[in-house]
Amino acid sequence: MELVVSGLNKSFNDNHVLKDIDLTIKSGQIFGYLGRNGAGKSTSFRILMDVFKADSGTITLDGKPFKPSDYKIGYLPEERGMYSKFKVSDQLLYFAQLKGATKEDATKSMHAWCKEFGIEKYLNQKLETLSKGNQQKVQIAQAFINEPDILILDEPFSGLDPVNSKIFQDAITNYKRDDRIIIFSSHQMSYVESFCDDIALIDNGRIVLEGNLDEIKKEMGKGKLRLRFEEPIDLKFLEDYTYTIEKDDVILSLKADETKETFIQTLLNKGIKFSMFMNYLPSLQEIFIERVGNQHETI
Ligand SMILES: Nc1ncnc2c1ncn2[C@@H]1O[C@H](COP(=O)(O)OP(=O)(O)OP(=O)(O)O)[C@@H](O)[C@H]1O
Repeated sequence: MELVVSGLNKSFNDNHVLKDIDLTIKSGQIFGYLGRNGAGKSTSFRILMDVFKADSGTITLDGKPFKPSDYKIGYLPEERGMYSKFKVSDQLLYFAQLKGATKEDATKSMHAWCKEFGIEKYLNQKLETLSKGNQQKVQIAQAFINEPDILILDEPFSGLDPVNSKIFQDAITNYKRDDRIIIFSSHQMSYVESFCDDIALIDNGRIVLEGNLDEIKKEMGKGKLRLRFEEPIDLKFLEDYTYTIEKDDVILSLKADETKETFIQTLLNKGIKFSMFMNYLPSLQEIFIERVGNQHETI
């Protein structure tokens, strides 16, 4: 499957929130939709889910206009949307049946996902009596229930501790299949980095970067090396280079006419001893900061 968003625009009064958004989201992959607070991620999802109408643009699935009601969709909205006063099992069964499951299938699926997320023991409790993290896991189970073909998760990691985040990352990874589309938004780069295939970075309503994460990293690391010297060393010999220091490593940009082999040869000729050198690959956090702003506001 291929979900294609073209030229999407959305304004709230004079606030132009989405500006000519183009995205291609393929099945069989995990697609990370990343951006700072207020960048436009949830608004994009709400348009996908038909909660809001776009002012212009199209959304197609395999070339045909996309109508969410035609597909089995699991959606974890940012505002969550389950009822705190109702019993967990009643709500999960209700959501599963809304997505077209029979009561029997809904019950099976509910038990399977609640077991996966370790929340089976809360099925008979009201949602409001659970801890915040467990409430979050119930909300996540709601999205997975009835095994949707398209899974859309808005900030799924918020409120989860590292152990539960890992359980959930594994669940997303295991859910990946050629006939399923998985999209999630986040501004928590460390969670995204480990299991995302394609990403899009939205900044102030515009897509500023899109593609395969590994390829983006290779491209952005081109012409850069990570070096570690055997012992503390005066870096004066690098004065003609642009470099930064990261803990014990030097991240250095090669000159235009230089290859890593010629650079290393130059070091060897000078008798400089180093314990490690490798092609530099930026972290997603670094890519994010370079493209859309400063660290403090993204974590
Ligand atoms: N219903 C609405 N009415 C008016 N403005 C809205 C509405 N929903 C969103 N906005 C505005 O749209 C912009 C984008 O918001 P959105 O929630 O899409 O961002 P986001 O990337 O999901 O942010 P966050 O990471 O903080 O959840 C913001 O300026 C927000 O105030």
